[in-house]
Amino acid sequence: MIKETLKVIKIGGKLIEDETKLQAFLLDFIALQGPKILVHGGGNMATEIAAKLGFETKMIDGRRITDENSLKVIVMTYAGWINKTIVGKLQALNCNAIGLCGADGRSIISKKRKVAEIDFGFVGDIETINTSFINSLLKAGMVPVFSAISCTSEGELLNTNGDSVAAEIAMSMSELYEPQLFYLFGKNGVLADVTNEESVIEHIDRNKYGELLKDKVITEGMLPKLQNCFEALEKGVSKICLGNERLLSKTSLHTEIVK
Ligand SMILES: Nc1ncnc2c1ncn2[C@@H]1O[C@H](COP(=O)(O)OP(=O)(O)O)[C@@H](O)[C@H]1O
Ligand SMILES: CC(=O)N[C@@H](CCC(=O)OP(=O)(O)O)C(=O)O
Repeated sequence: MIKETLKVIKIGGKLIEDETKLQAFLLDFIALQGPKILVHGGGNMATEIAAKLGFETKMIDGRRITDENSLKVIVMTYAGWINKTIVGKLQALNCNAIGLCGADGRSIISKKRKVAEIDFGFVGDIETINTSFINSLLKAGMVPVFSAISCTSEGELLNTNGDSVAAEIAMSMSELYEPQLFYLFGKNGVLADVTNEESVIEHIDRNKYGELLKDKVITEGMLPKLQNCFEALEKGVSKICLGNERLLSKTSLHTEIVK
Protein backbone atom coordinates (compact mmCIF):
# COMPACT_ATOMS: atom_id res chain seq x y z
CA MET A 1 0.00 0.00 0.00
CA ILE A 2 1.36 3.43 -0.92
CA LYS A 3 1.33 5.67 2.12
CA GLU A 4 0.54 9.37 1.99
CA THR A 5 3.47 11.74 2.64
CA LEU A 6 3.49 13.48 6.03
CA LYS A 7 5.82 16.43 6.49
CA VAL A 8 7.23 16.96 9.98
CA ILE A 9 9.00 20.29 10.31
CA LYS A 10 11.06 21.41 13.29
CA ILE A 11 11.94 25.09 13.72
CA GLY A 12 14.54 26.26 16.18
CA GLY A 13 14.88 29.09 18.64
CA LYS A 14 16.86 31.54 16.51
CA LEU A 15 14.32 31.39 13.71
CA ILE A 16 11.36 31.82 16.08
CA GLU A 17 12.80 35.02 17.55
CA ASP A 18 13.36 36.69 14.17
CA GLU A 19 9.95 38.14 13.14
CA THR A 20 10.85 38.45 9.44
CA LYS A 21 12.32 34.97 9.14
CA LEU A 22 9.46 33.43 11.11
CA GLN A 23 6.86 35.05 8.85
CA ALA A 24 8.72 33.93 5.70
CA PHE A 25 8.82 30.40 7.08
CA LEU A 26 5.12 30.41 8.04
CA LEU A 27 4.15 31.48 4.50
CA ASP A 28 6.18 28.57 3.07
CA PHE A 29 4.68 26.26 5.68
CA ILE A 30 1.05 27.09 4.91
CA ALA A 31 1.76 26.58 1.20
CA LEU A 32 2.80 22.95 1.81
CA GLN A 33 0.17 20.57 0.48
CA GLY A 34 -0.98 17.51 2.43
CA PRO A 35 -0.80 16.60 6.11
CA LYS A 36 1.89 18.36 8.12
CA ILE A 37 3.08 18.77 11.69
CA LEU A 38 5.13 21.61 13.15
CA VAL A 39 7.48 21.14 16.12
CA HIS A 40 9.20 24.13 17.69
CA GLY A 41 11.98 24.73 20.17
CA GLY A 42 12.69 28.02 21.88
CA GLY A 43 15.83 27.33 23.86
CA ASN A 44 17.29 30.83 23.38
CA MET A 45 14.23 32.61 24.74
CA ALA A 46 14.07 30.29 27.76
CA THR A 47 17.74 31.02 28.49
CA GLU A 48 17.10 34.79 28.28
CA ILE A 49 14.04 34.68 30.53
CA ALA A 50 15.81 32.44 33.04
CA ALA A 51 18.71 34.93 33.16
CA LYS A 52 16.29 37.81 33.81
CA LEU A 53 14.89 35.80 36.72
CA GLY A 54 18.41 35.22 38.00
CA PHE A 55 18.68 31.52 37.04
CA GLU A 56 21.78 30.28 35.30
CA THR A 57 21.41 27.91 32.32
CA LYS A 58 23.65 24.90 31.81
CA MET A 59 23.71 23.00 28.50
CA ILE A 60 25.61 19.76 27.87
CA ASP A 61 25.93 18.49 24.27
CA GLY A 62 23.06 20.74 23.18
CA ARG A 63 20.73 19.56 25.96
CA ARG A 64 19.54 21.66 28.90
CA ILE A 65 20.12 20.70 32.52
CA THR A 66 16.59 21.29 33.78
CA ASP A 67 16.05 21.95 37.48
CA GLU A 68 12.70 22.85 39.05
CA ASN A 69 13.01 26.57 38.28
CA SER A 70 14.09 26.03 34.71
CA LEU A 71 11.24 23.53 34.18
CA LYS A 72 8.73 26.24 35.15
CA VAL A 73 10.41 28.74 32.83
CA ILE A 74 10.51 26.36 29.89
CA VAL A 75 6.89 25.22 30.24
CA MET A 76 5.74 28.85 30.35
CA THR A 77 8.00 29.81 27.45
CA TYR A 78 7.59 26.83 25.09
CA ALA A 79 4.03 25.60 25.76
CA GLY A 80 2.82 29.13 26.54
CA TRP A 81 4.17 32.19 24.76
CA ILE A 82 5.96 30.57 21.82
CA ASN A 83 3.39 27.86 21.07
CA LYS A 84 0.40 30.19 21.25
CA THR A 85 2.14 32.94 19.26
CA ILE A 86 2.88 30.52 16.41
CA VAL A 87 -0.64 29.07 16.49
CA GLY A 88 -2.09 32.60 16.41
CA LYS A 89 0.04 33.55 13.41
CA LEU A 90 -0.96 30.36 11.56
CA GLN A 91 -4.64 30.94 12.32
CA ALA A 92 -4.27 34.49 10.96
CA LEU A 93 -3.03 32.87 7.73
CA ASN A 94 -6.12 30.62 7.63
CA CYS A 95 -4.19 27.52 8.66
CA ASN A 96 -6.16 25.52 11.25
CA ALA A 97 -3.31 25.03 13.71
CA ILE A 98 -3.76 23.49 17.14
CA GLY A 99 -1.09 23.94 19.82
CA LEU A 100 -0.06 21.00 21.97
CA CYS A 101 2.46 19.76 24.47
CA GLY A 102 2.98 16.08 25.26
CA ALA A 103 0.28 16.12 27.97
CA ASP A 104 -2.44 17.18 25.53
CA GLY A 105 -4.25 14.06 24.32
CA ARG A 106 -1.39 12.04 25.94
CA SER A 107 0.38 12.80 22.70
CA ILE A 108 4.03 12.44 23.84
CA ILE A 109 4.62 10.14 26.80
CA SER A 110 8.13 10.07 28.22
CA LYS A 111 10.17 8.76 31.12
CA LYS A 112 12.39 10.94 33.27
CA ARG A 113 15.99 10.35 32.24
CA LYS A 114 17.87 8.24 34.81
CA VAL A 115 20.84 9.92 36.41
CA ALA A 116 23.98 8.47 34.84
CA GLU A 117 27.23 10.46 34.54
CA ILE A 118 25.16 13.62 34.18
CA ASP A 119 21.96 14.53 36.04
CA PHE A 120 19.86 16.28 33.41
CA GLY A 121 17.06 16.86 35.94
CA PHE A 122 13.52 17.18 34.59
CA VAL A 123 14.32 15.90 31.13
CA GLY A 124 12.26 13.21 29.44
CA ASP A 125 13.12 10.50 26.95
CA ILE A 126 10.16 9.72 24.73
CA GLU A 127 8.52 6.32 25.13
CA THR A 128 5.33 6.57 23.09
CA ILE A 129 3.73 8.88 20.59
CA ASN A 130 -0.07 8.74 20.46
CA THR A 131 -0.26 8.20 16.71
CA SER A 132 -4.02 7.60 16.59
CA PHE A 133 -4.72 10.88 18.42
CA ILE A 134 -2.34 12.81 16.14
CA ASN A 135 -3.87 11.13 13.11
CA SER A 136 -7.38 12.10 14.25
CA LEU A 137 -6.25 15.75 14.28
CA LEU A 138 -4.74 15.41 10.80
CA LYS A 139 -7.86 13.69 9.48
CA ALA A 140 -9.96 16.56 10.91
CA GLY A 141 -7.88 18.93 8.77
CA MET A 142 -5.90 20.38 11.66
CA VAL A 143 -2.21 21.17 11.79
CA PRO A 144 -0.67 20.06 15.11
CA VAL A 145 1.96 22.45 16.51
CA PHE A 146 4.03 20.75 19.20
CA SER A 147 6.17 22.40 21.85
CA ALA A 148 9.18 20.56 23.25
CA ILE A 149 7.45 19.40 26.43
CA SER A 150 6.60 15.76 27.05
CA CYS A 151 4.71 14.17 29.94
CA THR A 152 5.07 11.01 32.01
CA SER A 153 2.11 8.65 32.39
CA GLU A 154 1.85 10.03 35.96
CA GLY A 155 1.34 13.53 34.58
CA GLU A 156 4.78 15.02 35.24
CA LEU A 157 5.81 17.54 32.57
CA LEU A 158 9.36 17.10 31.29
CA ASN A 159 11.69 19.08 29.05
CA THR A 160 12.48 17.19 25.85
CA ASN A 161 14.76 18.36 23.09
CA GLY A 162 12.69 19.65 20.17
CA ASP A 163 14.86 17.86 17.63
CA SER A 164 14.15 14.54 19.41
CA VAL A 165 10.42 15.32 19.57
CA ALA A 166 10.35 15.86 15.79
CA ALA A 167 12.34 12.69 15.04
CA GLU A 168 10.21 10.53 17.37
CA ILE A 169 6.95 11.86 15.92
CA ALA A 170 8.21 11.23 12.37
CA MET A 171 9.36 7.68 13.21
CA SER A 172 6.11 6.75 14.98
CA MET A 173 3.85 8.25 12.32
CA SER A 174 5.54 5.98 9.75
CA GLU A 175 2.96 3.33 10.82
CA LEU A 176 0.38 5.38 8.93
CA TYR A 177 2.27 7.72 6.58
CA GLU A 178 5.52 8.14 4.73
CA PRO A 179 7.08 10.87 6.87
CA GLN A 180 9.66 13.39 5.75
CA LEU A 181 11.61 15.33 8.37
CA PHE A 182 12.93 18.89 7.99
CA TYR A 183 15.10 20.74 10.51
CA LEU A 184 15.08 24.50 9.96
CA PHE A 185 17.54 26.49 12.02
CA GLY A 186 19.84 29.50 11.86
CA LYS A 187 22.29 28.22 9.24
CA ASN A 188 22.24 27.00 5.63
CA GLY A 189 22.74 23.37 6.67
CA VAL A 190 25.45 21.31 8.34
CA LEU A 191 28.63 23.30 7.71
CA ALA A 192 32.17 21.99 7.29
CA ASP A 193 33.28 25.31 8.81
CA VAL A 194 30.65 26.71 11.16
CA THR A 195 31.80 30.28 10.40
CA ASN A 196 31.32 29.86 6.63
CA GLU A 197 27.69 29.66 5.42
CA GLU A 198 28.86 28.50 1.98
CA SER A 199 30.57 25.39 3.38
CA VAL A 200 27.34 23.33 3.44
CA ILE A 201 27.88 19.57 3.40
CA GLU A 202 25.24 18.48 0.89
CA HIS A 203 25.00 14.79 1.85
CA ILE A 204 25.83 13.03 5.10
CA ASP A 205 25.80 9.25 5.42
CA ARG A 206 26.77 7.18 8.49
CA ASN A 207 30.46 7.18 7.58
CA LYS A 208 30.60 10.90 7.03
CA TYR A 209 28.66 11.45 10.28
CA GLY A 210 31.25 9.38 12.18
CA GLU A 211 34.07 11.46 10.67
CA LEU A 212 32.34 14.76 11.47
CA LEU A 213 31.82 13.68 15.08
CA LYS A 214 35.42 12.48 15.41
CA ASP A 215 36.75 15.74 13.96
CA LYS A 216 34.38 17.77 16.20
CA VAL A 217 32.85 19.51 13.17
CA ILE A 218 29.44 18.78 14.71
CA THR A 219 29.03 20.21 18.20
CA GLU A 220 26.46 21.70 20.60
CA GLY A 221 22.98 22.19 19.13
CA MET A 222 23.84 20.21 16.00
CA LEU A 223 24.36 17.03 18.05
CA PRO A 224 20.69 16.34 18.95
CA LYS A 225 19.63 17.10 15.37
CA LEU A 226 21.82 14.41 13.85
CA GLN A 227 21.71 11.86 16.69
CA ASN A 228 18.40 10.24 15.67
CA CYS A 229 18.61 10.73 11.91
CA PHE A 230 20.03 7.36 10.90
CA GLU A 231 17.63 5.48 13.18
CA ALA A 232 14.81 7.54 11.63
CA LEU A 233 15.90 6.55 8.11
CA GLU A 234 15.89 2.89 9.18
CA LYS A 235 12.44 3.30 10.77
CA GLY A 236 10.42 4.55 7.84
CA VAL A 237 11.31 8.24 7.53
CA SER A 238 11.93 8.65 3.81
CA LYS A 239 13.74 12.00 3.67
CA ILE A 240 15.65 14.17 6.17
CA CYS A 241 16.90 17.66 5.29
CA LEU A 242 18.49 20.46 7.30
CA GLY A 243 18.70 24.09 6.29
CA ASN A 244 17.67 27.67 6.91
CA GLU A 245 14.19 29.18 7.22
CA ARG A 246 13.58 28.97 3.45
CA LEU A 247 14.34 25.24 3.23
CA LEU A 248 10.74 24.38 2.32
CA SER A 249 10.55 26.72 -0.64
CA LYS A 250 13.90 26.73 -2.32
CA THR A 251 16.30 24.42 -4.02
CA SER A 252 19.54 26.12 -2.95
CA LEU A 253 22.05 24.96 -0.36
CA HIS A 254 20.96 22.48 2.30
CA THR A 255 22.06 19.19 3.83
CA GLU A 256 20.35 15.86 3.20
CA ILE A 257 20.94 12.86 5.46
CA VAL A 258 21.28 9.67 3.43
CA LYS A 259 21.58 5.97 4.34
N1 LIG B 1 28.79 21.71 11.72
C1 LIG B 1 27.85 22.57 12.09
N2 LIG B 1 27.09 23.19 11.16
C2 LIG B 1 26.15 24.07 11.51
N3 LIG B 1 25.88 24.42 12.80
C3 LIG B 1 26.59 23.83 13.78
C4 LIG B 1 27.60 22.88 13.48
N4 LIG B 1 28.15 22.46 14.64
C5 LIG B 1 27.53 23.12 15.62
N5 LIG B 1 26.59 23.95 15.12
C6 LIG B 1 25.77 24.83 15.96
O1 LIG B 1 24.48 24.28 16.08
C7 LIG B 1 23.56 25.37 16.06
C8 LIG B 1 22.17 24.84 15.73
O2 LIG B 1 21.66 24.22 16.85
P1 LIG B 1 20.60 24.98 17.78
O3 LIG B 1 21.18 26.28 18.24
O4 LIG B 1 20.11 24.02 18.81
O5 LIG B 1 19.50 25.25 16.69
P2 LIG B 1 17.99 25.58 16.82
O6 LIG B 1 17.72 25.94 18.25
O7 LIG B 1 17.80 26.73 15.89
O8 LIG B 1 17.31 24.35 16.36
C9 LIG B 1 24.12 26.32 15.03
O9 LIG B 1 23.61 27.62 15.17
C10 LIG B 1 25.61 26.23 15.33
O10 LIG B 1 25.96 27.17 16.32
C1 LIG C 1 16.28 18.83 26.96
C2 LIG C 1 16.49 20.02 26.07
O1 LIG C 1 17.59 20.36 25.75
N1 LIG C 1 15.40 20.66 25.65
C3 LIG C 1 15.44 21.83 24.83
C4 LIG C 1 14.06 22.05 24.29
C5 LIG C 1 13.92 23.29 23.44
C6 LIG C 1 14.64 23.16 22.14
O2 LIG C 1 14.89 22.09 21.63
O3 LIG C 1 14.91 24.39 21.61
P1 LIG C 1 15.73 24.72 20.29
O4 LIG C 1 15.18 23.90 19.20
O5 LIG C 1 15.45 26.16 20.11
O6 LIG C 1 17.18 24.41 20.57
C7 LIG C 1 15.91 23.05 25.65
O7 LIG C 1 15.35 23.30 26.72
O8 LIG C 1 16.75 23.80 25.14
